Amino acid sequence: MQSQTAATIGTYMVVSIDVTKFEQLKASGDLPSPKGVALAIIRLIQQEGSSMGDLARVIKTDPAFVGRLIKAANGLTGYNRRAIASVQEALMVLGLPAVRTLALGFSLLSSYRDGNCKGFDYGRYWTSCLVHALAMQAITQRTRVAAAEETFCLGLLARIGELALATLYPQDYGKVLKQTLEYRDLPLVALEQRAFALNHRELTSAMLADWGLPRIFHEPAFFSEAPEESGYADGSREFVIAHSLHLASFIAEVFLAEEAERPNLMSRLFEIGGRLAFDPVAINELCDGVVREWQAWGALLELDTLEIPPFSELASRGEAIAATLATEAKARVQHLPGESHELPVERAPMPGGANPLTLPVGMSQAMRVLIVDDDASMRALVRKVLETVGHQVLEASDGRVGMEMALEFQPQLMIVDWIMPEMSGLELTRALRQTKIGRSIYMLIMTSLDDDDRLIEAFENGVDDFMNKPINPRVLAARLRAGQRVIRLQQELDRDREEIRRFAAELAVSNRRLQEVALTDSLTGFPNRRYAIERMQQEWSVSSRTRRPLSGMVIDVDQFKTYNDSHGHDVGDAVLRQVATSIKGALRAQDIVARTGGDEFLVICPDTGLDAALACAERVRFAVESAPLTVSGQPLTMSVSIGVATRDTVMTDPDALVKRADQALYLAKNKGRNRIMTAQSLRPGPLIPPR
Ligand SMILES: Nc1nc2c(ncn2[C@@H]2O[C@H](COP(=O)(O)OP(=O)(O)OP(=O)(O)O)[C@@H](O)[C@H]2O)c(=O)[nH]1
Repeated sequence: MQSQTAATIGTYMVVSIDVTKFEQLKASGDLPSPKGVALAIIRLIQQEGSSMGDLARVIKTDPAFVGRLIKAANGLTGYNRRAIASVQEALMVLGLPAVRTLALGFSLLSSYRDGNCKGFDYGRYWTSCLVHALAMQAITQRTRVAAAEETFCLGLLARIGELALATLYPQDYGKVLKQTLEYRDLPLVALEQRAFALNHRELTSAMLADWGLPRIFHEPAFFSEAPEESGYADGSREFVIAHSLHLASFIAEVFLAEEAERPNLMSRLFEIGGRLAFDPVAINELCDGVVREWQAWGALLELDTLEIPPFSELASRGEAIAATLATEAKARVQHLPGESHELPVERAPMPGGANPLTLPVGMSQAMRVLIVDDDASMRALVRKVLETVGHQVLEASDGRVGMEMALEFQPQLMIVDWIMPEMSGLELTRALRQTKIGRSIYMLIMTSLDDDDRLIEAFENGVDDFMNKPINPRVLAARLRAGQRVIRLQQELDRDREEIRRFAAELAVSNRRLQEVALTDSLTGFPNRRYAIERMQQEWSVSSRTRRPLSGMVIDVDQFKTYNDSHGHDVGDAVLRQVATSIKGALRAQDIVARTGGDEFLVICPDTGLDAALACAERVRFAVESAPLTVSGQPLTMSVSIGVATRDTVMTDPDALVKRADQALYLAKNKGRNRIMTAQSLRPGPLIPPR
């Protein structure tokens, strides 16, 4: 990165880190960096000519990463697709850049779960990064500004500069964090800059660049805390990414806030979401989804998470608090003779920076109405009529202020004078109709023009109704009622739409559950025969593509009928569960096991030749034999016979492989049970046809 002025924060000038400074930090070897398997994965991806197979093999040496990778891939495929269960498939879905950054992120999480910086809450930091990652994924799944799998990684690492400072200067960074409590008006970056002549924003950006994240990610990451300082063109990719990072970071803040504080943060959340054209309903839905993902991922990564109520509930609570505060403020103002009613009532500050008027009014009769007129006496007249019927009123004295207030406070209805200096009522309407917020506002224009052509022009520009000046209060009240009816219908429509969306989401979840049930054996919790057939077909295709070996084993419990006959069906079931546990414990992470019949199991061993499969089968046989079941205080021993087969040149489909294993099982039973057999020889050379 070049040394250059990037932004001003408060009174502090922030510059992006210069190359030499960063190289020196890197050379110290103290910057957080990936280790072990993650490092091998990153190097392999950078290396020319390395294959997916090589990569999958390295990844499989780290079972924890395998699980996380598969979870990440499943998070992207949506409900309607078959679940991804293998490393190979996960690699295909995620793509190499995402896999590399995921390896990086998870490796840092494992290595820097704890540290020496007192005052830096490592657990909170990582769980917050996780929310950040999941929120980024959810946001970009909607904005489509970049691949969601890559922005997940970006979110996970978007605050890496803070961890870096805590790692580089554990003692002094602890002191800086303490100072943030004393100097509340100074941002953390400013305090960091004073202490270390560098700050977490520049460090984050430099580290992401150094790790090879594209410019489109590491540059906006610098502005994630203050996207408005970036100067990015509205709607550009950089703009959307910087604002998405900001939104994701605020979502993390809401998640980790005190329970009582969360409702107060909702209006700010909606405001930040609004900059990316998300309406409150969409934000609530997005956050609810992130909560679910956060809890699932938290369990996988062993990070603490919290229970958070539905976001629509938090919004309603925030709305109620806001309404109370507004009423109190209004009551206070009414006791101050001669004071204007405008500011304290409409802009009463709320805890957490929330503003009552940015909250959705919902289905109440009262509307939020914005009057835009340069004539103060006209505004006062209209305000009086509106307040008499209980509406909340906002005022703006010209079109530009009207535009800003409309976007900030989102009124349901606007009463706008047609002729105003600078920006006419019609121009204001036209500009508002270009925005998502402005599209749904009911626009009533006041005019003294009595010309049909002009009125037609007004309707064509997006006006909903008009009213002639001078204003007759009774006519105004009647027109308000008409507007209210339309607004209510619109709200009902939105609610129905939201209900349908929620219903579809629930349906997708229950479909997924049903699918899971259909593919799972309830006694052992193993996948069932149907799953095994599908999975064998998939692994067969992978093996055909990669030319890697594929083996299978059929396992059958010996004399199983006698357990049922001598001890009853319940003991028979317990025997099956015990055998299943022993099998699972003896298999390797990549092996796939299914219950395919009463006392029969199938194991698929991807990327495994006959000798390795036989060794694995022997481990299974031994494990079952060594783990008896205790029935009425007596040990009940069990054994299994196992037929093993590997894919060879003669086999044309996966059925042939299973048949071969079945033949071997038959031999094992005939030879006296409790043994492993193969019907193939251990000959060397390729077991599948050459290309
Ligand atoms: N308890 C219990 N029994 C089952 C279940 N499913 C199938 N069975 C019984 O499992 C027995 C399977 O026996 P077989 O495979 O025919 O023979 P075996 O007794 O295992 O003898 P070998 O396979 O020749 O060693 C049958 O008696 C089935 O009724 C189940 O879910 N629970």
